[in-house]
Amino acid sequence: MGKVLVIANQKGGVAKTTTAINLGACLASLGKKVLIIDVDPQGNATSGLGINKTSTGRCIYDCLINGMPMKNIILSTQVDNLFVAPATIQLAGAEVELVSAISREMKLKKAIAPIKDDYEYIIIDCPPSLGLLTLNAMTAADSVLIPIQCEYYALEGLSQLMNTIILVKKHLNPELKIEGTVLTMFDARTNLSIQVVDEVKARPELKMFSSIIPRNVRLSEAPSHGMPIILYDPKSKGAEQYQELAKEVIERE
Ligand SMILES: Nc1ncnc2c1ncn2[C@@H]1O[C@H](COP(=O)(O)OP(=O)(O)OP(=O)(O)O)[C@@H](O)[C@H]1O
Repeated sequence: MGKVLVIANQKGGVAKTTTAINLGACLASLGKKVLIIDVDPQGNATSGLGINKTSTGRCIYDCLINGMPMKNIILSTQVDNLFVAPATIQLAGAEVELVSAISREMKLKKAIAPIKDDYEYIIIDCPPSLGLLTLNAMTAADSVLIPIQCEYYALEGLSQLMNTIILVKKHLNPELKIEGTVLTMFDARTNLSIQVVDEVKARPELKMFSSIIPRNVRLSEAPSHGMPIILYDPKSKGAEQYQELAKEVIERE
């Protein structure tokens, strides 16, 4: 059975997309068959995997709004075993169009069902909001992986995220679990980073991963080359830690 992981945090710029791309690529490099579903209208997971989001044509919008089978939009990537269901700017309309749809929170779950067992991991990259696209992702998922950036107010908004997870469990997806929390953009030279690690560690319900992603310029350069870090700079600290994270995710099964 494929496992569906949603990368969610309504805070912007905490490394959701960076984590989706690089965790996905590292799982694929460990021999797992992985699909990344881009549910963020910004389409950064799509372009970060080397796909031109202005010319790709079909995208996840067609599955959510027009009922197109997911298999019709899936593309291969430069990494063996790693596939992507792309997003284009067209997806921005879905948030509004879904409002009046029947079973509007269930669209993604229905789209994933026929292909769920074709992959060992399905990773969903969410937009920075708790709107209908994120609700669809949480409804379709087995568990939530939360990236937290090591910065001021890192945990601000977390209670809103946890409340949303509780509501989704109650009304839409009773089996939803917290997969874990990954700390990102860690800078060992600052007390602030160390403080954020301690705060997250002190909350066992967040299930902090022991792999911590360092602030690493190579990670921020890789998407403009359309590559995950294991292709762009496999020896970088960022690549090392995302590989460790992938191993931890597999071990937590
Ligand atoms: N470990 C890191 N070191 C350095 N830069 C990073 C790291 N992780 C992410 N970044 C950079 O930080 C920015 C935000 O990351 P990313 O786009 O992954 O966040 P996001 O949570 O998906 O954003 P959004 O909320 O807009 O969807 C990007 O420019 C990315 O390249």
